Amino acid sequence: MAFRAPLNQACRRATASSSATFALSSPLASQWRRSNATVAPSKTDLAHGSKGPTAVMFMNMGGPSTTDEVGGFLSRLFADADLIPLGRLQNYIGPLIARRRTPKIQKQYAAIGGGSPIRKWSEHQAAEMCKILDKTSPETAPHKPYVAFRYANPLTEDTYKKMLEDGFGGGNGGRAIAFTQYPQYSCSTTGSSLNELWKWRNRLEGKRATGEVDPEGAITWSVIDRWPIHEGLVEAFAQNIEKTLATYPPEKRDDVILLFSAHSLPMSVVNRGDPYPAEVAATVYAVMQRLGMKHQYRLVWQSQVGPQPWLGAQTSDTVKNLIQKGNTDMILIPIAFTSDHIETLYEVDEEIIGEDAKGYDGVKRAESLNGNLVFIKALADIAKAHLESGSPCSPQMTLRCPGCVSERCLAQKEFFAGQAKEIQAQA
Ligand SMILES: C=CC1=C(C)c2cc3[nH]c(cc4nc(cc5[nH]c(cc1n2)c(C)c5CCC(=O)O)C(CCC(=O)O)=C4C)c(C)c3C=C
Ligand code: FES
Ligand SMILES: [Fe+2]
Repeated sequence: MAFRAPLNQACRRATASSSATFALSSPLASQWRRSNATVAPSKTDLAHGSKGPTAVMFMNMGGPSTTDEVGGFLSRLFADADLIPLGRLQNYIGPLIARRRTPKIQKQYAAIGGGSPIRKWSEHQAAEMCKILDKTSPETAPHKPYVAFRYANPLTEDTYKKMLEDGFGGGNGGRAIAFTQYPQYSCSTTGSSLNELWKWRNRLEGKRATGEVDPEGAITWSVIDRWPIHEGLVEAFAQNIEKTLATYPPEKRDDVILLFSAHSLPMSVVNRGDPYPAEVAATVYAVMQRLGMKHQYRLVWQSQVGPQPWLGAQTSDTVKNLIQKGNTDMILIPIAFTSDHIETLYEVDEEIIGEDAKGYDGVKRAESLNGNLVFIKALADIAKAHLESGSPCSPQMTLRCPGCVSERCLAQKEFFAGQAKEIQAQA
């Protein structure tokens, strides 16, 4: 039940035909061009590739842009059974916990300037990536950027509706990529965003919503589900670390300890077989290799919430422990998120560096990727390779966790893997 070989084979078959090129004569593509002569997003400003336009949806959890949005953000987060399973009482307990936590979390967002910068960075990264992709993949141009957040505006539902308004799907066909902005896959993060996307796809474009158009006129989706060791990602992290290393006096530089810090997972999720810890470790190892393995390093985990056991060692304990032992030069590197957020700006900068390591100037943080051009080029490179692969997702995505009992996961994976047929029909 937990593993579905046919799903995995669907992804493998599609990956195997990765050299297939999209033909001008694709029935869906020509249907798209006919029926969208006036509504396709960037027809007027860009030369149309034979397989364009392509929507690229950046998926992430999002964060409240203002302190007033904290309540809504937390209530959606605690209502998400893929992130925090609370059983049959989810709809009662979730809002209660969210309400109780709101004032504390509002204070944290107030302390970092009044809101999360994740929307600003995601919109910037998506727009800049699409500009690069228009040049490097002209046949799938124009590429139209979208951002879909799981718990904050712009929500997946609203972004999907915007895509329909822009002329993708809704009877017109069209091609879209769901591009996770979590480099490492967790069922609690990317998995949850995909379950949400699949839910809204069914509500807005499923047979029940549209009668006869499913699947012919619906959007053809594919998924970029993980990219933990992409060399551009690794290079961007490595350059930021090197920049911070350069701020230490030369005689101390080689002894600086590198502490890679990632958001932790409850042990119940780790023991279910979630791929995230292994993929985060893969990123860390690749960055260390790029840096020539010249420094001592550890992967540590932060942001535990609630009383149950979480994966350790905890970042704050590790920093305190190292200082106690006399190691006062270290760089904290946020390794599982691509822009600044409350965990970097508040938890690391304010709580760990500002309080736990107060007075120790050798404890520093590497910059987050944010608007880093090496990183944005890497995103474009990942998207181009994905489009060329003709694959609906990575082979890994269709292998469920050994402990997964979620029907949502199963149905979502079947849906996305099943898009292989549509992608190949357009090839
Ligand atoms: C890769 C990143 C993340 C993973 C994995 C992750 C798993 C995870 N998170 C919770 C519970 C909470 N997370 C909260 C905030 C939050 N989580 C991440 C990232 C990951 N979470 C970020 C970047 C943020 C902050 C967003 C921002 O705007 O900056 C919160 C809310 C804050 C709080 O109440 O403390 C909760 C709760 C679980 C249970 C989990 C794995 C199952
Ligand atoms: S929880 Fe991992 S596949 Fe369902
Ligand atoms: Fe989290």
